[in-house]
Amino acid sequence: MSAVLDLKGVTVRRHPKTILDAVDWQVNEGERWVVLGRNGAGKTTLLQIASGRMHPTAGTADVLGERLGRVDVFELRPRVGLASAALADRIPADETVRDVVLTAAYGVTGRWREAYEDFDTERAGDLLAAFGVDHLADRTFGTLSEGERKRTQIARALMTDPELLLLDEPAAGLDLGGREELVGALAELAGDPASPVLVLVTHHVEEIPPGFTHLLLLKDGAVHSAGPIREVLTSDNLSDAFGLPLLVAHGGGRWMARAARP
Ligand SMILES: Nc1ncnc2c1ncn2[C@@H]1O[C@H](COP(=O)(O)OP(=O)(O)OP(=O)(O)O)[C@@H](O)[C@H]1O
Repeated sequence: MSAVLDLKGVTVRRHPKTILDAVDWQVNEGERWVVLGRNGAGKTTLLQIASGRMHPTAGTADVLGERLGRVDVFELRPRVGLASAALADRIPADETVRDVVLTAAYGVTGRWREAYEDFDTERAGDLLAAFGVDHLADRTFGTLSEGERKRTQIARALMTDPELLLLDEPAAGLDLGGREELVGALAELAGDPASPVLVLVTHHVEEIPPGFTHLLLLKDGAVHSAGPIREVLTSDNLSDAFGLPLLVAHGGGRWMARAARP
């Protein structure tokens, strides 16, 4: 069986900068990955490649067994769910929450005259319920709190029943309660064998939900370290990748990091 993601020597250059530098990364069925790195490390660019929205300048990227550059990306993209702030900005504020999820079935962000199948409407309802926002289905997206928006976006990203789900900083801007609710929802998703392969980008180890299995640590566009999370998420690796002395702790299925003090 081929890998879900297979990146070899993936390099992205935007003159004069090398944003991704010879990244090798393989993601397999059943894995739940966290991508961690400081601001500007290349995390969002990596997700752009993984979602078929950007091609590498050099190297090869195979997504769901299809080589970028050879595959029709419009056929590939519905197989990959993506939730990001940039995509959320394109959702019209007056769209109902139900339609935000439903329109993903057609790959659009605003409802016009599409006729939806009962099956699609039912699935949208189920996904809203799974993320605890079904009671908001008739509200407009613009009236939601940040936490409710994030959960709606993830429900939307799952609407096409993707084989791979990419989440770019889903907890950014959430208060403590909102973060914990989201972490709980993502832990459930991670624990469900029927879920797609998951890749979660974050800056904060506290946002890693229980059930995530692997970690890719990026530094200056290159892979610092990658592998099973318990092996890679060490004080030494995190300190090196973030450029300051850090102490990492693990307890109750969660991770914590703080500055190491003499
Ligand atoms: N089109 C572009 N042209 C030039 N530089 C770019 C371009 N796109 C991204 N960059 C730069 O590449 C670097 C990596 O960007 P990217 O958004 O992938 O990082 P990130 O790890 O997601 O950052 P953050 O954590 O701040 O969101 C940044 O320094 C960014 O300014």
